[in-house]
Formats: sequence, structure tokens, C-alpha cells
Amino acid sequence: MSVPDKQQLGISPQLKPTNAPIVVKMSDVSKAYENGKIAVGDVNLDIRQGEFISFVGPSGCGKSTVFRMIAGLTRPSEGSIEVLGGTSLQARESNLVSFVFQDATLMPWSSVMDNVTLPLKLKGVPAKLRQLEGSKALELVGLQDYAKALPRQLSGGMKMRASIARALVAQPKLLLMDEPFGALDEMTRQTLQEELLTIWQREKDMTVLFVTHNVFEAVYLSTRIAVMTPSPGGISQLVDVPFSYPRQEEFRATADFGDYVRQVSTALHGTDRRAL
Ligand SMILES: Nc1ncnc2c1ncn2[C@@H]1O[C@H](COP(=O)(O)OP(=O)(O)OP(=O)(O)O)[C@@H](O)[C@H]1O
Repeated sequence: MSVPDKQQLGISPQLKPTNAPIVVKMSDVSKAYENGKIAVGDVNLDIRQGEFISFVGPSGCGKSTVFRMIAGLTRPSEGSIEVLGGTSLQARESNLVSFVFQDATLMPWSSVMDNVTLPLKLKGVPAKLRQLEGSKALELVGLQDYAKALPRQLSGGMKMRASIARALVAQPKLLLMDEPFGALDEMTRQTLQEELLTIWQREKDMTVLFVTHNVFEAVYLSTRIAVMTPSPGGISQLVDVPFSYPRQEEFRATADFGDYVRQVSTALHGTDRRAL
């Protein structure tokens, strides 16, 4: 197979949004659990509006703990986290932050529409407006014809689309995705990667934080990659991925793509070979 060159693909370095406001500021953050386990040690990280930043690292290196702290689900033992100009709890309670997990966690007895609009119902949004916003979110993920379906009538990829629609329905400023595509087959995963990038580009201000074990996925999606080390969890390297979007399918076949995969893999090898 011939490898397309950069000119053909229109791939060019993309400027980092260095002037955009900081949406997440982690300062000297550590987390020790009650059993004494130090899951995260001394993390400093600024994330800017509009970034797509992936976290990669060996199992147990604290990726989910970092996400849970940013989401205000657990507090740091030391240091501070600012989210969208306030505390992480304030950001979550104002519905500025949404999550997507590996398991789509849909209510099996409720229609796709009812699942997707649940965050609006919890906020007390009237039914008519919920329907309107729900329809828009379903359209974003291509599930507009499945509003009345039950989750069991959906494929794995469609369930994940519904879960993404539910996260987008409240128009979050920050989207936290913890291994969302980990349980999907490779073809579905790649399709959803492309769809996610399209949505992220359309929602100009939205910042995405994404956990994955898959280095190819991280390089394809991200503007920046945080490589994490274990015991205690910390960020060993931040890798900029300076290529413009949309990143067509062919991007995966370029020498540049391979170079970045190697660079991130090497950084991971320095932490734990099992990560690959
Ligand atoms: N509630 C808890 N109490 C005690 N220890 C915990 C708790 N939650 C996580 N840990 C420990 O903290 C460390 C980091 O866990 P975390 O789930 O953040 O890692 P991870 O990088 O997301 O792992 P994985 O990639 O396997 O999902 C692990 O050693 C884990 O066992």
C-alpha cells in the first residue's frame, strides 16, 4: 500500500489554543485513598478551552482518579483543582461537565429518548423542551430514528452513541470520557472516533478529556496526550499532536502518525511494558 503524503492529505501543523482560557487547572494535586493507597501524586496540569486531551498509562496509574477529582466526585488529599473558574463540584452541579464511561449505563426499561434526556429531567426542564433538546442530541450521533427504541434493541456501538448523546444533551463545556470505546470492535471504534471528532469540532468551545489504553486512538484523536506513570500516578510526559482537523482516515497511514504512535509508546515503555 502506498503511503499518502502530507500535501495530498492537507495535513498541516495545528496551532495549540495557547490563548484560550484555562478550563481545568490542577495544582500540586495528590490523592490518597482511605486505605492509604496514594493513587495520584503531585500532578500539575493546565487544560485550555477547546483542547482534546487524552490520558494514557498502565492500568492502575490513576487515570480514573484524576477524572473523578476533576468531576468533583472525589476530593484531592492535597493541592487544588479549578474547573471552569470555580470548584469541580460547582462545575458539576451547574451541568457544565458530563461523563461517558466504558459501559453505556442506559436504563433498560426506558426508551432511547428518555435515557438521553434524563439529565434534563433531573434539572427540571419541561417535557417539550426536553424532547427538542433530546432530538438535537440524537441527531448529532445519528440515532434520530431510534428515539422510541429500547436499549436492548441497539448494537454496542449504538448504545455508546446514545450514551454520548446523553452526555451532550445539557451542552457541557467539559466532556470527560473514561475508555468509552474500550468494549467496541475495531471497526465500530474507528467510526465512533470519527463521529466524536466531528461533534467536538462542531461544538467549538467544548473541551474533551479522554482516557484510553490505545495509543493509536490517542494519537488519532488528540491535540495533546498526557502519558501517566504509576505508583503514585503522575504525568511523565505531555505530547503535542500538532495536526489539523478534520483528520481523515488516511491520516492513520502517514509516517507522521507512525512517528507519534512510536513517541507515545516509547514514553509508555518507560513506565510499564504491560501498558501496550
Ligand atoms: N476507592 C478506592 N480505594 C482505594 N484504592 C483505590 C480506590 N480507587 C482506586 N484505587 C486504587 O488507586 C489506584 C489508581 O486507580 P485508578 O482507577 O484511578 O487507575 P486507572 O489508571 O484508571 O486504572 P485502569 O486503567 O485499570 O482503569 C489503583 O491502585 C487502585 O487500586
